[in-house]
Amino acid sequence: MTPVDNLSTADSILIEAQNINHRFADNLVLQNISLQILPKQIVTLIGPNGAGKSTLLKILLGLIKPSEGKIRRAENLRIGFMPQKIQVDPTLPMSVKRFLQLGLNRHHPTNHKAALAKGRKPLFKRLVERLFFRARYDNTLINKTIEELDIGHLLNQPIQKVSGGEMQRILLARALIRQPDLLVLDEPVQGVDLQGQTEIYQYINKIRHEYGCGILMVSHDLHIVMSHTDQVLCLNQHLCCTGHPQSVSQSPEFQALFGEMADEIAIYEHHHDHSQCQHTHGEHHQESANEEKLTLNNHKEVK
Ligand SMILES: Nc1ncnc2c1ncn2[C@@H]1O[C@H](COP(=O)(O)OP(=O)(O)OP(=O)(O)O)[C@@H](O)[C@H]1O
Repeated sequence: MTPVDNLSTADSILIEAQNINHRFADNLVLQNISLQILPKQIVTLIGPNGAGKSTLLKILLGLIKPSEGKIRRAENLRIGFMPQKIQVDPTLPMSVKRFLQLGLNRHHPTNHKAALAKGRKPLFKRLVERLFFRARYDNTLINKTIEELDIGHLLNQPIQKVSGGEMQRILLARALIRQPDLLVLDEPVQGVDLQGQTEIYQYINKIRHEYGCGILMVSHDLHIVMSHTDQVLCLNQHLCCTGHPQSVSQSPEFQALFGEMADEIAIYEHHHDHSQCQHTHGEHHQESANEEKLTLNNHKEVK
């Protein structure tokens, strides 16, 4: 069995993990993890230090092969990844603009392995695709992203000289201009001041509708994130509780993990029995995804 499979487009699932276990030597760091991410859904991964969050992201991104279990992805799924931080050689001459452009061609859909695997296409079809895909990376979208994230004035600066908060916005822009189907954000507001954090989370919430992508993010800023999240996955090697923020924030597992912080987060009014909410693996509150049917294909054809 191969660990990575393609999902059929009829599934409407961007990515799916099935029964993932992962060990580093004898250390079992992930145990029986199953999850799904749908278009326009925001899924937030929380958990204490060492819970396995980064490892799970790397497995979903295809950077680590899980010891056991299976990852399934939508065909030709494009993932935009915003890492926690990046190290750029201080002696390397590189402007912010150049940094944003790096690797754009590598992400070009015509270079995708799956596309290549289909074999050579007739010249006419290749020409049409070229025109189409060139248009997809048109400057309008790139300029819009740059403007919305307020990084236009930084474009000619050396990337090494920008502040922590500016770097977060640049990394988010870099992930977005690839027009991802799935955006993966590893602690997106690290080093950003409080006002900036709220703005970035509001922007992330907007992104899912404008870009039509699903979003998976690791975050410790639970009180801000919760209001924009469809589903919370609370990880501590295994998924100790999952579900809508309302349920998770008051579940005993969550309270045990986050202690006093959990009370601050439990900002939601709700009136149902929590014994029903525990260990709800695979439970998905996907109002937005259900309300607005997958527009990904339309989205791809614009521009
Ligand atoms: N390459 C590796 N080799 C061996 N052990 C590793 C490796 N990467 C991570 N680990 C271990 O796996 C466990 C999970 O680490 P991981 O970085 O996934 O946790 P995390 O939830 O992202 O933590 P944090 O919140 O501190 O970033 C930790 O015990 C860590 O020491």
